[in-house]
Amino acid sequence: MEFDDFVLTAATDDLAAEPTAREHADAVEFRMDLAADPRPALADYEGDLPLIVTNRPDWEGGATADGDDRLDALATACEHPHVAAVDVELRSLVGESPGPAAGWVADHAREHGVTVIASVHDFETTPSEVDDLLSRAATVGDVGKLAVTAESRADTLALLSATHRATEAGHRVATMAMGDAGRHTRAVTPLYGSKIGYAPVDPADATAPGQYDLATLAELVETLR
Ligand SMILES: O=C1C[C@@](O)(C(=O)O)C[C@@H](O)[C@@H]1O
Repeated sequence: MEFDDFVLTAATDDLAAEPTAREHADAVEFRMDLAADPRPALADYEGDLPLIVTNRPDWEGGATADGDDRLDALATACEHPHVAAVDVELRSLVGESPGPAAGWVADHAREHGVTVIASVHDFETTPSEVDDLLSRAATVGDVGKLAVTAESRADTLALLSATHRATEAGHRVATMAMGDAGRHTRAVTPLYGSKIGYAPVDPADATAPGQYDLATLAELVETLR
């Protein structure tokens, strides 16, 4: 999966949601860290939509402990024929995380033709170094993803500007601001170059603060396009 065009992604911990997601989504993000039993669920997956696999550690806002098991599960997932992309935290990829380094997961993914999304999340603020974070993520990954928390219009503008600058510089990026103040960026960042948007099929199953449900985000993005 190249992410040359915007990919609307249904984020879920339950692959049984895929048939419902098909109406609007281009891909499904399988949040392995939130799923009860992710390995058999993935092994049985036979849906139409390509998968992005994510196994987010607790130190980056996810639900799993970091360790070799987390990375092994992610690497093994990359061997599944429907898996088109893998999300790995930038800090793991560059060996700056509290857990084991994950560069080998990216190598393994690419050997299987799987795109690497290097991700950065800030659940509290919009850091001042958004440009630097985004270009580092987009250099280490095939796609660089930055999810920040916006508290003001200034924060959302900083994210939009960084998205625009990174895209103009030739980087492939995905950006969004979490939380209420940043919500509208989910519909707007695609206009500035963001290549992935995440939304739950059912708003009750949101995987991050401030997400629109899938049908709403699909309509907003389509309307603004
Ligand atoms: O990194 C992201 C972006 C996200 O945090 C969001 O804000 O929509 C949702 C996550 O499921 C996904 O892995």
